[in-house]
Amino acid sequence: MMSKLSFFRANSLPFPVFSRCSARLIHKPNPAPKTLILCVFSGNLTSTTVPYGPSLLKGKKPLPNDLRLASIDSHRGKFEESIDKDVLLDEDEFTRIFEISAVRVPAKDCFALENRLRGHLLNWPRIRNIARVPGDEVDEEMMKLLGRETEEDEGDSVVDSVNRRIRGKAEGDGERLSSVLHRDQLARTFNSTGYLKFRNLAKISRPKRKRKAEKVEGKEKVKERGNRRNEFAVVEVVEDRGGTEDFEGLLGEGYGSRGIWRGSTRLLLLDEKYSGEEVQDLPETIKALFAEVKKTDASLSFELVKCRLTLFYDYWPMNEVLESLLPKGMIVPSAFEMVGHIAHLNLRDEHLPYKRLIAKVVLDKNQPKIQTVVNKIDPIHNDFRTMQLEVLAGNHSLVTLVVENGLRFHVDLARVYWNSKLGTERQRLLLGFDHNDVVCDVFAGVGPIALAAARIVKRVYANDLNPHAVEYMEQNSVVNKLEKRIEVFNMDGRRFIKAMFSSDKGQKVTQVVMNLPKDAAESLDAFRGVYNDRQRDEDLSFPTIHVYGFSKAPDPEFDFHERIRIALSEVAVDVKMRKVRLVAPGKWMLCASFILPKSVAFSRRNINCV
Ligand SMILES: C[S@@+](CC[C@H](N)C(=O)[O-])C[C@H]1O[C@@H](n2cnc3c(N)ncnc32)[C@H](O)[C@@H]1O
Repeated sequence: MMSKLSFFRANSLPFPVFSRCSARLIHKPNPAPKTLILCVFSGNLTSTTVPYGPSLLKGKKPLPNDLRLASIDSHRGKFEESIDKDVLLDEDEFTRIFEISAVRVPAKDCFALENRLRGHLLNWPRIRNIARVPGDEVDEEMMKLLGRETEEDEGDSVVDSVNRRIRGKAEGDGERLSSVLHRDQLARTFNSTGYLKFRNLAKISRPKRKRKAEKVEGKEKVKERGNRRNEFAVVEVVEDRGGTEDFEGLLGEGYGSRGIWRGSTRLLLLDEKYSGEEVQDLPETIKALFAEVKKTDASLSFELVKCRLTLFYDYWPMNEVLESLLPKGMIVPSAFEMVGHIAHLNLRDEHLPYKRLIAKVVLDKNQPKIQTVVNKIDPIHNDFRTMQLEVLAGNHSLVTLVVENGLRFHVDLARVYWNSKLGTERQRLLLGFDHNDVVCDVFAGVGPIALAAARIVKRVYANDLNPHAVEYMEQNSVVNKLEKRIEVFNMDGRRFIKAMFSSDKGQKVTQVVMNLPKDAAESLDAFRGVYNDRQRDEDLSFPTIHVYGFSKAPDPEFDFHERIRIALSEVAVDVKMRKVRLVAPGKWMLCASFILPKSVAFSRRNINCV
């Protein structure tokens, strides 16, 4: 389960950093910043080529006192603190506003018109080109309540019915009520259910929710209450031709310029290139639409409107946010490995001053799948092949659950080895096993090969030197209901081989897996003389051995073959060699498979296991 994310190679924004204490503007990364507040300035980007589609480089940043944005409930996170509270990411710095045009159409026609205007509509990732107009919807139930009985009643007759119910009059029935009387009448006409249908009316009738405001470093932090809504974009109409005076605030935008409610409408967002255009400047298809509806009663619901599309931090992809945050010219971290809920970064030295910030963005952009972000501190050196990890963001638990090939593995990355990148190789290996096999996994870890084999073969003997790995392997065998097919051992690999083949168990073993690429080839000497105590004419097993290894040699296959021959003290070994993957530049992981030669098993050049 590996996620590889590819990004643009270098970012294009400068990186001003404010030290919290001094509030000085520094253009180079502070070597040991205690606290960083990171800001992105899109203003100084004039020389950059502006791409088509949404971009942080393109949209306008909202003004600091933009009241309109303040009223958008769902985006109030000003500063979110990372794990050690020493890096602050200002999400508002990533809010961008785009001016676009839209065709307002009756809700019932929007899908047909979406098809018709295809090619002229906004085509931005994750942005629907049909937007709802807040507050102008009346659902089916309400329609019934308002007396809509049949399909024929649709359209203007419904509008008339609503108007009659609201004010006792509809178009052409006589004078209209003043806005104050109208509102008063509304309040009396609708019961509490009715208020729900007219959200704006319900809003003014309800006391405002209080928001807790906190001061953080001179800026006001607005604490979010309850669950943050999962919105990353908001569309608002900024110019509604004809003006709707005070009715609009009361009844929502659906309450049209002629003072009558024009029914549910939707906005069909037009391609960014039509922003600010008049109807006569639009393509023929759109002009034809306006010309057609002009002659009909539905013309009231059709209009060209200017809209403001606001995209928030949550909208922008991880690479774009990181490109904006990291200094100009710095390579953006291009991949991470996922192990259960943990994202495992491999940061370069140049990234280290920004490690928490990078981790915070990785976490934000991959939640809820990712709950913890870690970085490998040192290359793997120890015997148990465990990694030195530093938790950079999210929760500190390194115990996670990985699902591989339908099996569930509990692993503690701090104590045991796990590598999701080997999943495909494990699959390939298992393809060579069948129900007659008995498998011996010498370096089994938490059991990804051993347990997967246990589903296929007769019996599995699995061993690891790491007591934690053995504990997890036992637990995993129970979790996967395979405990009856597997026997677990905790000893040194060489000893295990000797012990197995000197016992009756070893006589049935048909496959041996040795996946410890650093040392496995050298451990093959354990097979020398394993049958010295046996008679040559006995019914003995000569299993197929699959041994893994690394090689940096110019001819890696030859090099690995040589190491195997030396360990076995046998020249004539018929080995099938495979390159598994390139683990580092010039360093291959290989798998060699061969049948244990009789000459090796009966060799007099035995070794003494400690
Ligand atoms: C590369 S991991 C492979 C684990 C497992 N096969 C997998 O694919 O996840 C190697 C394992 O060998 C174990 N190991 C290291 N030295 C060992 C030894 N001398 N005897 C037995 N196991 C050993 C480590 O604890 C580790 O779990």
